[in-house]
Amino acid sequence: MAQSKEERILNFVLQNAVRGDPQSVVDTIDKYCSQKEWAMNVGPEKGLILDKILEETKPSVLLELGTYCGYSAVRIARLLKPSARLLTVEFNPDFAAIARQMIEFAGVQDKVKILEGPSETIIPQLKKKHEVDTLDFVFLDHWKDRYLPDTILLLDHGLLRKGSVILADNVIVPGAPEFIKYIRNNNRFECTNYPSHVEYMKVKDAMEKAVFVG
Ligand SMILES: O=c1[nH]cnc2c(O)c(F)c(-c3ccc(F)cc3)cc12
Ligand SMILES: [Mg+2]
Repeated sequence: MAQSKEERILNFVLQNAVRGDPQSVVDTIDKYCSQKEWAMNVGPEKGLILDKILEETKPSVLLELGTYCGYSAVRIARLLKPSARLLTVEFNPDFAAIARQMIEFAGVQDKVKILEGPSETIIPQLKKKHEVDTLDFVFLDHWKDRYLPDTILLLDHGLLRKGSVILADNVIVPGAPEFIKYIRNNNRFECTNYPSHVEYMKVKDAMEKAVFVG
């Protein structure tokens, strides 16, 4: 069976990165995806914005929607304090299998738990099944049409507290106009836009930070 692009990315990491070194895993994925095959990782430019917001927020309980190959899960986990935990949701079982291996190779498996399935099913289970009280940080990087309904699910299930940070990738390309319209007009959120570019491209993109004011 022909290898998938995601398998090629994983194999390149297994052969070229340093086991147990998350930074080398991040750098090796970026090298492959900038030089050989484009892939929808948040990438180095938007990744630095993610890093900065994480270092400002210092979150303990995090949720990521859209694991893909595990690039941002490794990038996030490398900055977390030892007791912090990242739950990352991936709908595609093939991507989840790749990400599991990527996360283990990077040595961050103790901080990261992959939840396989649709976000709309998993979010309502977070409190009772995954022992979440509230979320300190949410990274939206899955499907643009789910950004708004999943944000509303987070609110409806009492998963946000005063100061919870939602960071959304791709608010220009592919774009999440309904999410942006809602979140910027909702006085329970304080929004900041971070202009950037689509990963590994010169095309303009941006991330949006929305802080829940309670
Ligand atoms: O579907 C996506 N989920 C999560 N993140 C994405 C992303 O960062 C992209 F750049 C893109 C993207 C795909 C094709 C393009 F031409 C431009 C951006 C898609 C996604
Ligand atoms: Mg993205």
